[in-house]
Amino acid sequence: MIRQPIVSVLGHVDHGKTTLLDKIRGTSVARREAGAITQHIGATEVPIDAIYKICGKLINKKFKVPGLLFIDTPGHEAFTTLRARGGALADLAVLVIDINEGIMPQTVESINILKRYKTPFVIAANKIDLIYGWKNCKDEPFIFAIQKQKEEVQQSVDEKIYKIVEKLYELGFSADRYDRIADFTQNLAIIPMSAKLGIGIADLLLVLVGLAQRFLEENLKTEEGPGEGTVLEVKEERGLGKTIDVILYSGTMRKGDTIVVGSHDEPIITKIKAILKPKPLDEMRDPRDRFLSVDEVHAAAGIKIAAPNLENALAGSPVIVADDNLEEVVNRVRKETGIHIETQEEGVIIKADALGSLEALAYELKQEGLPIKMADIGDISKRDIVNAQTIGNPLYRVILGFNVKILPDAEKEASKIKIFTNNVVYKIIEDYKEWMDEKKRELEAEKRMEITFPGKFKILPEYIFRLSKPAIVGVRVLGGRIRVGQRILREDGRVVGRIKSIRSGENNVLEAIMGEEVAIAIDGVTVGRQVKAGETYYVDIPEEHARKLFKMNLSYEDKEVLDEIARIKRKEKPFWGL
Ligand SMILES: Nc1nc2c(ncn2[C@@H]2O[C@H](COP(=O)(O)OP(=O)(O)OP(=O)(O)O)[C@@H](O)[C@H]2O)c(=O)[nH]1
Repeated sequence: MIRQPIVSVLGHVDHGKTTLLDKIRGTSVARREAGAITQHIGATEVPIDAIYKICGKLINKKFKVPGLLFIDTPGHEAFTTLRARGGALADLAVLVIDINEGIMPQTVESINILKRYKTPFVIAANKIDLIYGWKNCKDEPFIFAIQKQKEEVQQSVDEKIYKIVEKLYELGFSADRYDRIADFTQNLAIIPMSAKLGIGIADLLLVLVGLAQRFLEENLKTEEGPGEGTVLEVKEERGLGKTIDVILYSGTMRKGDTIVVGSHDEPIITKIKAILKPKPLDEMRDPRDRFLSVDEVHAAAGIKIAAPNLENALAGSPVIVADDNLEEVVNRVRKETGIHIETQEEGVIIKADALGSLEALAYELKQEGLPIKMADIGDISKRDIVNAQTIGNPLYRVILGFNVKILPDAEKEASKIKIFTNNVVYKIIEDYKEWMDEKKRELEAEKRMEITFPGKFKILPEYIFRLSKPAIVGVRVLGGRIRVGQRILREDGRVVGRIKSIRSGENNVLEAIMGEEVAIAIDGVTVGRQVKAGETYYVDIPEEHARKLFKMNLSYEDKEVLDEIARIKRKEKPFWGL
């Protein structure tokens, strides 16, 4: 026996994942005739008879694959969360690309994930109906609809496809329009479609069953035996308590079976109280009465399991039936729920909602060469923030959260460090990198503050406020900057006085930069003796600082002032600063 392949839908935001799934679901959910589409928990099954019906003339042979099971939750976050035996739960994936927009950042991210999990996939080049001049052709297969289009429209479709083909080539794939592919092992199939109008749905289903039949037959052989599944979601249900929505991908699960479920802590060992499926729409008299209880279920299926002690069950973790091998199963679940992410002494803290998403984030960070200090599942807590505060390198003093919230008690502490959360990995990394650049600039600036920077100023004769103790004079900064605490260098090389304070308008400030006119108080000088009105002075730079400044990337003006200071200094010490 072969089971239905499990199919996931991924793609960039707004490219049409939900619309595609809705279309597939909507095609005949309401009709309960033979071969109609059936609703599972968290999944939609398109039985092979329904596919024959939808494809009509498009199919001229029989398949062994009994149908396709589409996971209802689209997006690559869901894909990475849904794992089986450490790999991807989905046997196949549909990558949706808006044909008019082409490959976007999340498309690339999805491709990387699919590559990493070695999941075969096809491309749904969606929204062809938006191509200028496209004639409706609702619910028709693409290959028939395209023949009804004008020559220019056909050309337009191909041009857009070739843009995608070129990009995919850069990403390491050879791709083509599906009806021009002879060898599906060598080429990635592109199915042009309109999820909205139902165009190309038939072609997509056909390519998917074809691929499954040809390349996955071995993987799809159902092992008769204890059921194995993946937790999609942990949900509270009225009258049932905490339940788990599960995709069963192997074997059989029965009411009364002992199951082992992954959790944050030790695996949960419990007994199945009820296996629930959605009630067909026309049998649902009371909307609260949504489920149908069954005694057993075979892979592949989407089911809800009610059992005691599921409070700590973890989305994305395994659910395995155990009989006399309980210990072995517990060990396996523990191992598959464990976090295996490489961490370093110095790095960032990452959090995610599930193991798969945590690994996806870790993977992308590794690609970027960014180290991880700690990786964990769950919302961002106060403890995470305390941990982040101990990170030495200020550039890594951050928490990156994928699909998680900041817990209320952490919210109060959140301002102490930087937190980036998003449900798109590339956004988290992009935002973090942007912040990092800014932070680097800030740190550079701070570092500059510690070094005495070149500065040049002139005492304005019309603003002599006090002659001494301290002398208070108005100055114009002619170049670089002057700072409180700096000593004053005269053109003859003598160092006199010390800037005690700087006043700009009504405010005391720490420094003044080129172009500013400020009043400064100078200790240890008397105007008319050590310093004179109308004369130009410099900041005295310690030689050690000058050496560093010569190596820094200074602005042209700063460099010029530094050179002037060096010239003064070198009259006495020819190699000053070198
Ligand atoms: N014209 C046209 N619009 C489409 C098609 N498919 C989807 N759309 C529209 O595109 C928008 C986004 O579609 P969704 O299905 O929500 O996209 P999604 O990829 O699921 O988006 P997220 O869930 O936000 O990631 C909606 O306004 C859809 O109506 C299509 O084939 N043709």
